[in-house]
Amino acid sequence: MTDLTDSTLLRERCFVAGAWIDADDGGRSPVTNPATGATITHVPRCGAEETARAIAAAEAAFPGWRAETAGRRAALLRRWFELILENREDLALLMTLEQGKPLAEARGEIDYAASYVEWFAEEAKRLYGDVIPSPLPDRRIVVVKEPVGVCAAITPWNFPAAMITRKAAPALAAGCTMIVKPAEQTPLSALALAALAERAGIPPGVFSVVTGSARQIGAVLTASTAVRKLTFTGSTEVGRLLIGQCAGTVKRLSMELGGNAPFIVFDDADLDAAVAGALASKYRNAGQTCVCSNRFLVQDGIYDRFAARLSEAVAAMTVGNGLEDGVQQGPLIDAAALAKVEDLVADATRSGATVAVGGRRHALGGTWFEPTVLTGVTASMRVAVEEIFGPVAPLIRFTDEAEAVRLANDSDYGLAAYLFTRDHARVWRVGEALEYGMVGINTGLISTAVAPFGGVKQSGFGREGSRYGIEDYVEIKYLCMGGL
Ligand SMILES: NC(=O)C1=CN([C@@H]2O[C@H](COP(=O)(O)OP(=O)(O)OC[C@H]3O[C@@H](n4cnc5c(N)ncnc54)[C@H](OP(=O)(O)O)[C@@H]3O)[C@@H](O)[C@H]2O)C=CC1
Ligand SMILES: O=C(O)CCCC(=O)O
Repeated sequence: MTDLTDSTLLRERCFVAGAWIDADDGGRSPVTNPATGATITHVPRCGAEETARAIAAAEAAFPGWRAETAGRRAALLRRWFELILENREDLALLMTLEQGKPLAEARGEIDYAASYVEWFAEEAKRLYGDVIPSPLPDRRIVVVKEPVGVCAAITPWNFPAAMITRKAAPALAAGCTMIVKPAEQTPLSALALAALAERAGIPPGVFSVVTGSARQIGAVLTASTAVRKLTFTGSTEVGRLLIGQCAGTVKRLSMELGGNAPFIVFDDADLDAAVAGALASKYRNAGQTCVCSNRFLVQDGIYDRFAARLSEAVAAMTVGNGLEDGVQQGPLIDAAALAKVEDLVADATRSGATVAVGGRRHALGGTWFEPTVLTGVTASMRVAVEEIFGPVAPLIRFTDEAEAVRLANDSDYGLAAYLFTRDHARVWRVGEALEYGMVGINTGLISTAVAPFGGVKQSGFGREGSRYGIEDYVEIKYLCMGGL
């Protein structure tokens, strides 16, 4: 880890109540580099007691933080944003080491993570209320927005920095305090962000990071009456469990869960743009993104040309350790992820799909899987139904627009969808018919801090980013002013 310019960004303790702590019982968990299998370091394996203290600190810090002016909160967030960018290289290096994504993508994620902090530092100053025309002459009806209170965030390993800032920045901007439990695989990015939040002057208890047992920490966060909101990004399975656990205390919830994004290519699409969009959407982060295209619906007339061009581009991708120059795809996060991807490809080929390119574990060994294109896939194969979370593009053939829309909507998920066509009327028809929270039209990249990110159906609820994102962290209070 000597490669870090600022070695103090490698934190091996949790950040609770403004202090860097070990687990009460001294327990520690290893953090592993998925590219080498080597242990990078260890972090505390905290449980119920440490989590309870983080909640108490967040509760104690809340009155002071909400009482700060929006301008003051904005200034502190702005400083956090600047520090994230000033330490971009170190943060990206830590991310590649613990997560495996190529360094260029890790740098991109740090910029993306910082952009949420910048955006919500600005939005902090625009949390307007409302005055509603009164039906009675002696009354005034006023609406104010107040912070929800203490918030908890449980975040995944695929975007170890951005999934934290897009929750923490709107929460802090609105005047809430927050406790984050990062994924077991990627605590170092979270702890480095906490170190920079401390450096920015964000007061003790306002932002804490607790690493350790998901089950124990989650149980305390969800059962606590002091925690007023839980925001989660991760699998639908765990999301469902957490929704159930929060029922007892009737918490506010934001759930950003799994996806099964259709990528629809119509006969009249610009083939170059569709292939470029497919590469960007499918192979980003080795396919480990909830908005990655999961199934390609390709119309008869363009199917063979699209398959050939995509396969050619995919065959040319450079796979390797994300720290090496020019690498476009790193390893999968762990052995379980590799086994799942391998199983889905095997199931598809057994059911009649053909491997156009890739299809196997990579010769590098470890948890690398070859960038893959499958042709002859049908909508009922598991690879088209389940979230792949790997670098596999299954190509399904369709005949007309109605069939494309039917296939696209035939899913329990509803996060992102993509469509490629030159027909403007079809853009509107299909864009409106898709039961998804986000639709990319002639583009494979939709993520930006200024747009609302989120899904429908079993992909969850709530929106992150944009001017809507801060609304998830405020309560609306109605003041009825009588006696005038
Ligand atoms: N929507 C998305 O962005 C993501 C989707 N996924 C999907 O989920 C699949 C499995 O990935 P996985 O990492 O297991 O995702 P999980 O949903 O299990 O993990 C996401 C977060 O939830 C935490 N968590 C897990 N179980 C509990 C629990 N009982 N109580 C509280 N917190 C809990 C994890 O902690 P810990 O790491 O300590 O277990 C992690 O911080 C992927 O293959 C993919 O299909 C995964 C990640 C992100
Ligand atoms: O997989 C996720 O949940 C992270 C989405 C990354 C993005 O914002 O594009």
